[in-house]
Amino acid sequence: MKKSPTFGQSILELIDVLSASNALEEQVKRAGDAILQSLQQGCKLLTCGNGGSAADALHLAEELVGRYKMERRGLPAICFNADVTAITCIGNDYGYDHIFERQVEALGKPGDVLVGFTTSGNSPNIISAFNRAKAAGIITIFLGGKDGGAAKGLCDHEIIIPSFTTARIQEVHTVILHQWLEEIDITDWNNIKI
Ligand SMILES: O=C(CO)[C@@H](O)[C@H](O)[C@H](O)[C@H](O)COP(=O)(O)O
Ligand SMILES: [Zn+2]
Repeated sequence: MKKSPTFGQSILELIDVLSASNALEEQVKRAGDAILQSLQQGCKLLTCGNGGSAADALHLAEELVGRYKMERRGLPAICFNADVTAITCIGNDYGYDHIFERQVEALGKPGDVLVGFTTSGNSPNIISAFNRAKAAGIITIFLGGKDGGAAKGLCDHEIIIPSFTTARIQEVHTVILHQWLEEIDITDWNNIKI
């Protein structure tokens, strides 16, 4: 009979993945700086993901438009998996692989940043969004895991969590997006004209 991991085993696995992810500090910082710089220039953040990663993509965008910890102005971010009407139209008329790419085309501007969350690196709708963004002068950040999949080497920034467990990868992605918010929060947005 198959046995699921205990809570304690999952916690220990997460601790191991978190410790190994410490080696990604430089990549995390560089990607966070790219987001901060883009926002300071009056550009916006775009995010997308599937399944649990759709929730992560929503989480990151929400904390810019809404808030993280500190009082500051709302910042521009759009999560492409939030708009059910766009997703169902594009999915129905062009196919699921295009649901994010089309929104990049419609809403993205040069200088914006696209963060694509895909634990496998193999979701075709994220790959096509990255390709469209690159062609449009949008900075691309790949938040991935496992062996990086098809997205490996495609983006301006890539952060590949050293784990083959989807859930653990997603959990570390949450730590990273909160880390990015730390820098964004302490920026003095009142003196930046956006
Ligand atoms: O949340 C989970 C697993 O933790 C699932 O919903 C998972 O996100 C889905 O299977 C996704 O379709 C996986 O896509 P991806 O991370 O490989 O791009
Ligand atoms: Zn999940």
